[in-house]
Amino acid sequence: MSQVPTPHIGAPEGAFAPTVLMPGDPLRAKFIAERFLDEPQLVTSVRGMLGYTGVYRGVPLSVMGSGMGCPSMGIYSYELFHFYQVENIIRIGSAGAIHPDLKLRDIVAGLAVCTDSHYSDQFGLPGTFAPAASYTLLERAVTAAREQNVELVVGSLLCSDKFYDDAAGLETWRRVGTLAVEMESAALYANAARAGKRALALCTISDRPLEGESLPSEERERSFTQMMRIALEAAIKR
Ligand SMILES: O=P(O)(O)O[C@H]1O[C@H](CO)[C@@H](O)[C@H]1O
Ligand SMILES: O=c1cc[nH]c(=O)[nH]1
Repeated sequence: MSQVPTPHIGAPEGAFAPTVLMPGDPLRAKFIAERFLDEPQLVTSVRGMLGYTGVYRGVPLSVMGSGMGCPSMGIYSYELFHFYQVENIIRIGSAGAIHPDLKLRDIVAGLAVCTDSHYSDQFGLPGTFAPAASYTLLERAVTAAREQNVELVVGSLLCSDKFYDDAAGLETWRRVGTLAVEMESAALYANAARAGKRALALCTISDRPLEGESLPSEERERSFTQMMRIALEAAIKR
């Protein structure tokens, strides 16, 4: 059992709210904290992985970067769930579209996750672990999106260990209806399941790798803001 502060999160006991929003990018965490939270306090910056706690519509809420990939998400979400009493983590990431109907800036929710990651091998299960979202958080996000008149596409994500991939096989994943590729949801869902906690991955489509399209950086903020608002409202629903 690790003590707080943990090796990777330099924050004291009680530094995090029960719900944490987690973008991959720590600077996106800073943006959300400064733009949406009242009285945001920087609670950790170990390795530059910024984490903040503040208040959203009267409810304590935290936001912290996860870094890129399952190993990084695995470390931070484990420490948050097990040592900082965090109950809910909502990832707010970017993703590459696999499904042909998805457009740049669309927002997807990962009901289930297909993966090439071996993160959940550690459980030693006599079969295949199926990473899945918390239905409670998913329902709250779907409701929040509906209230905001924003379409939220719900389905399966591909969580890959590779951004640059010699044999990505995205066309093959397209055949089985996979929505989009990102890199952290499998570890997040596995850690939540093992800890008996809740997790959800929301992603904004930033690329269409099969079509060679990519969202210009100056346009990313607006569509990411839409996803942030869905996550923020979902986080405070009861
Ligand atoms: O925008 P974030 O949340 O980092 O998510 C996606 O972007 C990174 C790759 O560019 C990976 O972390 C991937 O999952
Ligand atoms: O993992 C990712 C994230 C964004 N865009 C991609 O193509 N892949």
